[in-house]
Parts: sequence; C-alpha cells; structure tokens
Amino acid sequence: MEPGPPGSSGPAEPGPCLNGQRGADHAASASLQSAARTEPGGHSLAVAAVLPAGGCGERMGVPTPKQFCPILERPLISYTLQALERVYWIKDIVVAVTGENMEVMKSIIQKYQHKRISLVEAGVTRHRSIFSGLKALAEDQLNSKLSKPEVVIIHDAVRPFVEEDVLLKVVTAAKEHGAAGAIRPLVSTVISPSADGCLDHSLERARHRASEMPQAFLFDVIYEAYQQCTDYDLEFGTECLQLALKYCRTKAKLVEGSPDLWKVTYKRDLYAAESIIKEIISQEICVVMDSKEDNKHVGHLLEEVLKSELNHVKVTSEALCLAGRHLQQIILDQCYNFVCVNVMTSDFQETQKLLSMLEESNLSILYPVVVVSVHFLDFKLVPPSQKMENLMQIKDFSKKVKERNILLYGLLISYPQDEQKLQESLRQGAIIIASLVKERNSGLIGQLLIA
Ligand SMILES: Nc1ccn([C@@H]2O[C@H](COP(=O)(O)OP(=O)(O)OP(=O)(O)O)[C@@H](O)[C@H]2O)c(=O)n1
Ligand SMILES: O=C(CO)[C@H](O)[C@H](O)COP(=O)(O)O
Repeated sequence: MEPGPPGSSGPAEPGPCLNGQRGADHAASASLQSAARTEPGGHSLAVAAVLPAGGCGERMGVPTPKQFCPILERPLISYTLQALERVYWIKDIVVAVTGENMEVMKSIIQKYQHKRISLVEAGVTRHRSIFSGLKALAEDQLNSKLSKPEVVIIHDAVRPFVEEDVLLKVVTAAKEHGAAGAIRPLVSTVISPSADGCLDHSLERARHRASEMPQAFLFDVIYEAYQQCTDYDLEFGTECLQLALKYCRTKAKLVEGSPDLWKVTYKRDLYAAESIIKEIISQEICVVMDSKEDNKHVGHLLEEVLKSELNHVKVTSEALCLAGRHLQQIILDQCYNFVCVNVMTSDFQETQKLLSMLEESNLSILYPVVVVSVHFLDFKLVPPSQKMENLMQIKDFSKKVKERNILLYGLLISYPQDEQKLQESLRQGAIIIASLVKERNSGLIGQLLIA
C-alpha cells in the first residue's frame, strides 16, 4: 500500500458519477435525493450502509483479497466507497474488514480521503461480517459516533458500480415493504443436479432472477432477523432477503438493477471493471491553447480533428493565458484529459503552468489525469535538433508529476505547409491522443510520440 495522501486538501468533488450522470441529469438526481431525505411527513429518513469487505477472494485466485486489488493503481474497495459516499443522504458507511487488513483499510481511507466511514471487525462468513456491521449501528456504544438508522443498505464491497438511483429505489421500497433488493435477469439457466451427477431438474429461466446488491431493510427488521437466525444460516446462508422473510415474515420488494451491479469475483472481472472506469473518465478532453482567442491557432484545427475522430467524446477548448478561470471550472467539473497545444514557445512553459494547476486542484487523487503536451515540427522555423533538445526535458517532468498520478506524454506533430498533409498529420496526432487517453498507460509517460 502506498503511504500518505498526495495532497493536503480534498478533491474538488468526490469524483465523477460512475454512471455518467451529469448536467441535466443532476436536476432529476437532486429531486430523487430530496425524496430520500424527506418522508412525506417532512421528517428526515436516517439511512446508513453496511459493506461486508472481510472475504479472502478465493475465486479470484490471487494472494490479495479482491477488494484490495488495484484498478488503475487504486484499490477496488475505494471505488465502491466513492460510489456510496457521493450519495449525501447516506449518513454512515460501516465497513467490515478482517483484523489483519484493518491497517490497510485505514490507509486507503486516508489516502483517498473517504468520509463518513467506520470500521468494524469482519466475521468468518459474509453473514457474520454483515451482522458485525449491524451490531455497530444498533448499539448505542459510549463514544460511538454511530446511531441507529431507520433504513440500512447492505452492499458488497466488490460491486463498485452502484448508482444513486438504484440505492434510492431500494431504500424507498424498504421503507414501504420492510426489505428490498436489486435483481437481474438470469444469464444462464439454473439446474439442479442429483447425487449421481446427472440432471435432476431445471428451473424455468424466465420465472427466476439473480439476486444482486444493493439491498435495503428497515433496520429493526434485518437486525431482528440476524439475531434470530441459526448458526447454520450464519455459516452457509447467502441471502439477506431470505433471512428477513424467514425470521420476520417480511417479503422483500424486488427492484430491477443495471448490468453493472455484478459482483467482481474472477480475475477477468477486474479487467472488465478497469475498462468501464477507463471509458467513463475518457469521455471529455480539454484542448488547452497557449494564446488568447485566436481562431487561426493550430490548436483549433486539432480540436476540430479530435471532434471528428472521436465523435462520442466531448472536446472543449480553453486558453491557458486567460488566467485560467474557465480552465479551473473544467478541472472542478472533473475533466481528466488535457491536450496542451504549444505554438508560441518551443518549451514546456505552458504545459508546466497547466500541470501546476492540476496539482493544486488534487483532481488526480481518485483517477490518473492524462496530459498530452503537443508541439509542432516546422522544419523552416526551428531546426528539429534544437527542438528535440528542449523537448527531452519531458522525461524529468513526467517522472515528477507521475508521483501525483498525472500521466504526461509528449506529442510532436509535423507541420507541413501543404493543407492536406497538415490535416493528415493532425489526424495522426488525434489518433495517438485518443489512444493515450483511452489506455492511460503509465509505461509510456515521458515519451515523445511523433505524428
Ligand atoms: N467472511 C466474509 C466473506 C465475504 N465477505 C464479503 O462479502 C462480499 C461478497 O462475497 P464474495 O464475493 O463471496 O467474496 P469472497 O468471500 O472474498 O470471495 P470468494 O468466495 O471467492 O472467496 C465481499 O465484499 C466480501 O469481502 C465478508 O465481508 N466476510
Ligand atoms: O449473491 C448475493 C445476493 O444475495 C450476495 O450479494 C452475495 O454476494 C453472495 O455472496 P457469496 O458469494 O459470499 O455467497
């Protein structure tokens, strides 16, 4: 585990919506949030969450428990915590971890500046870990900052893509029905084998569902169920909704969830999770120019080519020399990709200014930020050897900013006089930029790529 947080103050916001919810969708989300906070009678609804994170991830087949496996150098559990803590109406998040991993967990909370988290000791089974989290919320312990919630969400630490709307749906349904859980259609048919290894019977797929997470419960219902249940349930049970049914006669409401709610279980799931995260943070690129509004700036030509090459990506542009006010806003809005176009100078002055702004913002605490420093090779103006000598400094800059989770790459675009040839080299440049943004390959930092 790497030590210490990279910055003293927190990131501007807890990170991008992993469901891509932005802009206009915020309004809908805000009204959903106020619905969760306020009951019809106007009283606030106290909601807490319990995250079992005490497993060893046997099926993953790696020594590190899967919840601590890195995705883009950040442990998986940190993404799940981020998804929950950005939902401000969840008051407390109780995480159950083994004594052995307690310090690791504390350092993750510190490094990624997670808030509203309490840690409890996990049990030897998932049900026991959940029970341990519930006990911490139930007991009015002296010096405990936790208080008993009305509704409790239970969510696996290894399901990082939980969206606010599904959390709200299960909480609202739990308030009404006592229990609720997310479900998905079955991908494969469930069959029951007999003792001799032959088919006994199969279930009709369309009539069954896969039970996923999150689930939510009236706290008193699920706590009662855990107190009543047998050791056998605690040892071998896999379904909290079933405990509520069996011991409190509470029939859970089932809520349709999204495919991204799946549980990271096998090694390939880590690759899938990484691809989803990369796709989400690659949806916007900001092209930063080194001069004031100038429509002839070659950066604008590059911006146009980027727009036509990457039609699913939002490409914006901003001038660095405008005291960076708009740029600050773009950083605050969590754009994780910058293309710094240097025309006026042949060195890294402008790129360094941009890097300083990014470092100050702490944007890169949660995700690696890509910066591509673009330079042009105009053989008439500056001899390439002189230009190259200047540009070699990128190796040192990139090493320094890598410590702050900023991935700096250099891109040299040839600038022929011929209009058509220029378009072709800009297109090549745009393809390189797209792949640097998409891949976030830290092995390529400090390289000068040529288009
Ligand atoms: N004693 C346990 C076992 C599991 N869990 C947690 O329950 C969630 C879902 O369980 P599962 O996917 O089965 O995790 P593991 O038990 O770690 O995986 P495996 O079954 O492959 O060993 C995970 O967040 C896991 O950390 C827990 O808190 N305490
Ligand atoms: O599937 C589930 C639905 O209740 C649970 O979310 C849980 O993930 C089951 O975990 P385990 O693999 O430990 O049985």
